Amino acid sequence: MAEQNLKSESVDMTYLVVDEIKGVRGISSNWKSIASCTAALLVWYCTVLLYRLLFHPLAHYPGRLAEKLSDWPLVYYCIRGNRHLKQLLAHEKYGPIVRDGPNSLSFHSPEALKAIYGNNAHVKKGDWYLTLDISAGAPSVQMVIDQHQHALRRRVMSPAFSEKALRDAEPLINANAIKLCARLAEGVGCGKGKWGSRFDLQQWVAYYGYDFISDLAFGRSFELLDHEHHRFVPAVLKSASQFLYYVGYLPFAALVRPLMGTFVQDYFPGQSAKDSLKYTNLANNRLAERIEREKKRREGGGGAERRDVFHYLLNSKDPTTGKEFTVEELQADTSLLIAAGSDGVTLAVCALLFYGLQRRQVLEKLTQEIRKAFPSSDDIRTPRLNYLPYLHACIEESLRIAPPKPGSLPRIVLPGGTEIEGQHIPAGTTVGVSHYVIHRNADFFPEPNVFKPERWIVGDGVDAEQLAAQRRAFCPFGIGPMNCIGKNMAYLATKLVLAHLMWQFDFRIHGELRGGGGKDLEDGRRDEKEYQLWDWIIGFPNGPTVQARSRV
Ligand code: HEM
Repeated sequence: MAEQNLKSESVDMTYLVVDEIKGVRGISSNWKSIASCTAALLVWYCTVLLYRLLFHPLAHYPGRLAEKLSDWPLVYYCIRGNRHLKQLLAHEKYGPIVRDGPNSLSFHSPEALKAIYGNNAHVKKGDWYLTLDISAGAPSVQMVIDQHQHALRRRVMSPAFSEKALRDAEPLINANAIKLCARLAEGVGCGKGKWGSRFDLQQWVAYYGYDFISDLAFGRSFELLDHEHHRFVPAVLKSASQFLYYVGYLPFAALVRPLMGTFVQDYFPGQSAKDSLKYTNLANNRLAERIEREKKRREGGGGAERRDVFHYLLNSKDPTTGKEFTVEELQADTSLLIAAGSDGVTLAVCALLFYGLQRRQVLEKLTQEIRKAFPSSDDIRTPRLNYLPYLHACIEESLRIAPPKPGSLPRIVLPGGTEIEGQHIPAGTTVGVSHYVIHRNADFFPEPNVFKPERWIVGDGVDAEQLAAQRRAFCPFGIGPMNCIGKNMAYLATKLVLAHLMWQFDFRIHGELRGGGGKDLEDGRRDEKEYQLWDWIIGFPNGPTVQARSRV
């Protein structure tokens, strides 16, 4: 019996050992499969890298090794906000044509600008634009990639930016500029003849930027100049911009795109993804309110017709096709207007003050011109405002040195390829000109890092030919059929607010100016006298911090 028990125990043991060996073999064969898959992937990836480096059609163009091999450096720059600096440093090192991605080339000349963005450019917008769909439902005009569809959409939009619309918008924008001055006088204590406390000019001008543009887009401003509780908006838009910038360049962006604007975005890493959704909801709610008000007005229950941008969008109709905006398109376009309109104007004003405060003669000349042109602040209006040459030159110089869209706007070469700067560029290549880089091309802008409004005025060392050459390299609003439709509105809003600020206040640096570079910062950010931008689709600055004194 004992012998039988012993036998059956030893049989069980044998099975156990066999099972264990099988298990181990199973595990080791799993490991083998993983190892062979990894090895195959590695071989594949090395082959891709080798191809990109040695055999790719762009292999002979110079550039940084990491950028030739992979798109990840671009994603990293977009996260850090230093893409414009990296592009500038690359052009300084490698010359006029730089390979800044495995399949991407960067240029910095007016010829390239025209070939890539001009009317007859043989390119289309890059897929990066598809991720800008923050309002989900319909693409905004900026996202429409097909050229014919884009032209159609723009035609329907254009009455909102016509001469007449601009005239109608002026009193609305003006009221916001006046409000900014009143709030500054109260808020930071710069009453008559008295220097107030130091304040962040960028923050206050941004309140104006968001208020005037939301006033035009929704018929009711975000009221940042009035209330504390709406002042989260600029930060939300900044982080949304940061998020949307890099997501569009992810090598797997096509997989992420369908999730944009859905609840899944809430689970994307980081606060910026959530903020992006928060902004979308805010803009959509304001739009719904505006549509409701317009409906009531049409039914006879509302007040007088308000001729803001939204009014024009709502009543626009394409003359040939009869196409009108759908609610979703309105949603997308008003969201775009807020994003496109507010921060650009803020940056133009703040960069001017940052440099002007360091070159007092610039600020004094500008102040004199404005105060002489308008005996009282009630007189500040067009057309007089459009005939102040120094004001215009200062704004041009500000847009040159700190372009609100500093990075490249990506374009993809169409089948058949195209010629850029005498080079045949194959179909499918991403091409672009960074506004920041071309605006610092010393061939067109001597002493490019110096803020010199005089370079925009013929005489004083600049002749008409030089000015014309310079103008060809100047593109803060983009060029061609997909350029900024709000350009004239932007000039108007910038001029109005500058005229009011300079008319009413004296400005000075008191303590640290803020906004410039620092010795401990990265390459390209070391100059303390240079206004720093963080490129997250729009260039975001930090400062300046100033003191003001009202003269009335
Ligand atoms: C200084 C201020 C501004 C600058 C430098 C600027 C610059 C630009 C640039 C470079 C583009 C082309 C973007 C691209 O292709 O990706 C653009 C597009 C656009 N901008 Fe502006 N912008 C400014 C202000 C405004 C304002 C105030 C508005 C509206 C009132 C506006 C509305 C638009 C719209 C709707 C588009 C899209 C146009 C299209 O795709 O056809 N912008 N802007």
